[in-house]
Amino acid sequence: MAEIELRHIEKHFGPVHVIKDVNLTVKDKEFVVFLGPSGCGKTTTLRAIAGLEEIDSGDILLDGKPIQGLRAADRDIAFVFQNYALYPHFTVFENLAFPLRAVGTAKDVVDRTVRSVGKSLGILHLLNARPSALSGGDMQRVAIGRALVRRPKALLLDEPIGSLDAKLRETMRIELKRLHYENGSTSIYVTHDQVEAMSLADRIVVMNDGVLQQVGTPTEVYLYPANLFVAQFIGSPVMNIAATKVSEADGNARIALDDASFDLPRELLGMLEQKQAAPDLSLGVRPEGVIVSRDDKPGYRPAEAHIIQPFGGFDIVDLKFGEKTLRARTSSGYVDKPGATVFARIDPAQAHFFDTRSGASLGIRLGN
Ligand SMILES: Nc1ncnc2c1ncn2[C@@H]1O[C@H](COP(=O)(O)OP(=O)(O)OP(=O)(O)O)[C@@H](O)[C@H]1O
Repeated sequence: MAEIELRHIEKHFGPVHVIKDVNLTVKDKEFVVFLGPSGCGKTTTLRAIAGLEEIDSGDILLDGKPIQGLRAADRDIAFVFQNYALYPHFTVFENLAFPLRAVGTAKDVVDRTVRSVGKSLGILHLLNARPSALSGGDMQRVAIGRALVRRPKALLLDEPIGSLDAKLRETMRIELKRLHYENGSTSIYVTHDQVEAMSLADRIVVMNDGVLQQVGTPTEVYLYPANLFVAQFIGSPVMNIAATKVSEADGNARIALDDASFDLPRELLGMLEQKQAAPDLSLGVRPEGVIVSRDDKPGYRPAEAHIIQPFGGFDIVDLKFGEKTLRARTSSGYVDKPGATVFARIDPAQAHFFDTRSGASLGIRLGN
């Protein structure tokens, strides 16, 4: 059992307010990813949990007991750094054995545990090598192994694969997922890479400027972003966002984006009224929510195709509705060349509405 709870955590570095009233419960065996731009406070929060950084106020609890008074070494929490932090003069075996030997573990138990962890990480053949002879991926495997040998209550990982090349990052991501599946230790993982976050996390904690913006499963944060920041931080290419005015026209809710307009179901009007929506509204729609047709159909608006980015399995096409550009996702080659006239509509089920001033989602969900 290892549940981590953060209650009203605050932290300043001099005048800089780095963590602002952070509250979070990471459940036993859960894999939680802190995701956010550089400097948003992810690492500081992680280091505070490990005991590597003091907090100004608040409580950090492990299985219900406050631990902020304990030294890092006494918290039973392991930390994996981006730069591996291996002992260069030790072999891989000695690096893996170090945390066990430090607490006087019997030699046969050390041997058995190191071999078992080495096997699960695929580094048994490297046990006699020194870190300088290893690839980046293998060094990080050793660093993760060293964190796991003492079976800590929780595992904290700070951008552990951030310095590896893209292909190796993908391999390591899958290995980390498998390791967590097999070991099930409560894990918190810091990254600014949304693909890593989406693929690894049971829940993602999106942070910005020291504030938790949203906590949810990868699907929840993608489909139901809580605010404009999350909407634009998650998803690639980014969600289209445009200031909009909504009015009633021809029995529909008509949304105007500069000189373009689209019709959505009438029920939107009632929903906006019920939410007492502010006049400054923003529409958000991901590229896959902009439905493109080569033929003119009822409810579709003419557009001129502009930039086309082929991604192999699909294309991302910039569509110009007068001055307004919306990015759409189409099947590969569907729009044959820039300058072509096509027709498009917005899928109501994929339309998001935000209060432009506060950035908060209005939580409106329309049917198809
Ligand atoms: N020891 C320190 N002294 C002063 N300021 C610090 C210290 N450590 C971090 N900061 C500042 O605190 C803020 C948050 O840093 P933190 O490293 O937690 O962010 P992060 O989200 O992990 O970013 P990154 O991905 O770049 O590491 C930044 O403005 C950073 O410059």
